[in-house]
Amino acid sequence: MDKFELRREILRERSIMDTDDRRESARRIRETLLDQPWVQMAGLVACYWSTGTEPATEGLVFALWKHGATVILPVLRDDDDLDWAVYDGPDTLAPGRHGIMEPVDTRRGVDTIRTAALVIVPALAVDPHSGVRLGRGGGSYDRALARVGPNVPTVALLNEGELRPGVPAEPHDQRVRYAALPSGIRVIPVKEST
Ligand SMILES: Nc1nc2c(c(=O)[nH]1)N(C=O)[C@@H](CNc1ccc(C(=O)N[C@@H](CCC(=O)O)C(=O)O)cc1)CN2
Ligand SMILES: Nc1ncnc2c1ncn2[C@@H]1O[C@H](COP(=O)(O)OP(=O)(O)OP(=O)(O)O)[C@@H](O)[C@H]1O
Repeated sequence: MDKFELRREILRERSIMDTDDRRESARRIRETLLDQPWVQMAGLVACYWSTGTEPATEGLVFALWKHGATVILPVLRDDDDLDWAVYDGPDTLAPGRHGIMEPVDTRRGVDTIRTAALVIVPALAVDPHSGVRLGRGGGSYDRALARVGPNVPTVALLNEGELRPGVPAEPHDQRVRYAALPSGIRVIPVKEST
């Protein structure tokens, strides 16, 4: 299955998920993450504001912020690269491209993600063996994750069943080190560069 087909399949599966199941899945993903000491200890967290049928991140962003972390959220640039701005509460967001809510705060630049202690990313699927992530197809996170150091935890948020072998990989694809699922955290085995 190529990237295009897999994207379409997962978007379809997400679209037919029952509202209660979707809410429960997002709640368990959030609890899973917030239970991790390395999440609780991160002072600067790069996260994202969920859209459409993605597992909801509003509660996660709010909890991290309440807990005292500085949370930065992506601002999608015209070239599909990601700028970053600080989340400062629910009233400080406004819709950007694709209708995704973005902080109205000053843009801090594409390199701001380099300073994050934890990077939480959206994905449609992740390969459990390689950590290769399937995104929306803009290559935004391929560029953003390339700026993140090898020791910084990178986590994709997935519904059950979206961690699946056979995600097509291209040379530019960046990997994640963890997947957060409703059933718990999965660690992706570390691989030397291929
Ligand atoms: N929540 C979230 N924020 C994100 C991403 C993401 O995947 N999820 N991105 C990851 O790179 C970047 C935005 N890239 C995107 C690229 C395409 C579409 C898109 O095709 N949207 C559909 C329908 C929206 C929906 O899901 O309902 C569209 O516009 O038709 C969305 C985001 C940065 N911010
Ligand atoms: N460093 C880069 N600079 C410019 N374009 C890039 C870069 N990395 C990837 N791309 C381009 O982005 C396009 C989409 O890549 P891909 O399908 O892997 O996106 P994705 O990871 O699924 O999407 P996203 O990260 O936005 O969720 C490709 O055509 C690729 O050429």
